Amino acid sequence: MTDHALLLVNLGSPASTSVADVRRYLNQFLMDPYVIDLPWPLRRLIVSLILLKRPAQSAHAYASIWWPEGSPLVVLSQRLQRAITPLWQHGPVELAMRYGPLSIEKALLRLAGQGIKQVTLAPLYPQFADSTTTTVIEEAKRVVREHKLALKFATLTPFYDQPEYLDALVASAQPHLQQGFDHLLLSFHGLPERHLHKLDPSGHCLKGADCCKNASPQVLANCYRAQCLRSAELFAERVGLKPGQWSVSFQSRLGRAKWIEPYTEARLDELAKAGVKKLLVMCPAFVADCIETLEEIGDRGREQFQEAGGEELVLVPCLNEHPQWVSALKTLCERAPLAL
Ligand SMILES: C=CC1=C(C)c2cc3[nH]c(cc4nc(cc5[nH]c(cc1n2)c(C)c5CCC(=O)O)C(CCC(=O)O)=C4C)c(C)c3C=C
Ligand SMILES: [Fe+2]
Ligand SMILES: [Fe+2]
Repeated sequence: MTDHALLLVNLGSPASTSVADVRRYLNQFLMDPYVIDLPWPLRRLIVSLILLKRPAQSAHAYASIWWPEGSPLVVLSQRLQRAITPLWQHGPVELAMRYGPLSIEKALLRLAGQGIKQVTLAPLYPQFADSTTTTVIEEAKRVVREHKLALKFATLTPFYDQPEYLDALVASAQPHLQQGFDHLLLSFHGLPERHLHKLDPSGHCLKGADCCKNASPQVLANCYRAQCLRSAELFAERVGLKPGQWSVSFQSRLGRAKWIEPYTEARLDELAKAGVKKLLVMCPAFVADCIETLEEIGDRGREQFQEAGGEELVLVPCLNEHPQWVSALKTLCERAPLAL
């Protein structure tokens, strides 16, 4: 059978590092109601305020990590697509981005035009959040509805606790773990606390220091923070780390709302002040290196850690195109349930 395509979807980047392209990208991204989940007039106002200064700052940050071939996130995702293509024997493998060029719409129309009957949609996010997984699924639904596409779908579910993902993470981190370190910080992308409360009708989330550790299966299914902690614990268990050798934090806070804690910025200071000299940082919410890992942690985070008294910050690369990740992703996608 060769009429069953795989569609990999990641977040996306601006078309270039120009301030105008970064503004266009940020506007599309932040106006997504799953990202800034406020009523349209308030969202429009807040995004317009963010767009006064942020495009120039972000353009500068993007320029510092941009590769000759383009955005690291996009280039690494294209390499992943190339590596998985020979393993996916059911049909073509396409790549789309939720924001910026390479839209989900163009990819699905291309596949439908080639006579594809079934698509496995793979949002490339290990942990579930409305601002990542849900928005990809909703965008695919919109395209199918508006273009009346006759496609059957399977959808990759969040794989934060799947052995294939965790084993690939261990294999990719092992060379760095073997070099020795004082502490391992697992820094996940943050989320406004509001996003967790919205998906938690039981009122369990953020009610105490251990709420995510004691989450019931129903809460865990929707709680991004609990899924991050679970990924981190399972990873630490696999590599035999003892409590105190590792911790979790959340990065990339934007705006004034309260985001989930502890914040990575605060942890970098605390760890340096506690005498950690060599710090390893992994970012397991991202499967490909991007501005959030390369610039926020690899440049600004390193500088901050050293200014606070630390000596060395080693940024462990994301899974990128690691062969074990490529084959893990193929297995996870083949197991994806029929659903959109
Ligand atoms: C309200 C704002 C944001 C939410 C919520 C959010 C959630 C979220 N994002 C990722 C993954 C990525 N985010 C990236 C960049 C990025 N994220 C935000 C804001 C929110 N993210 C902004 C404004 C930006 C752009 C960069 C900047 O100006 O700081 C990226 C990298 C993109 C790249 O081109 O390299 C990724 C990947 C997750 C996983 C997540 C929720 C859990
Ligand atoms: Fe983000
Ligand atoms: Fe929780």
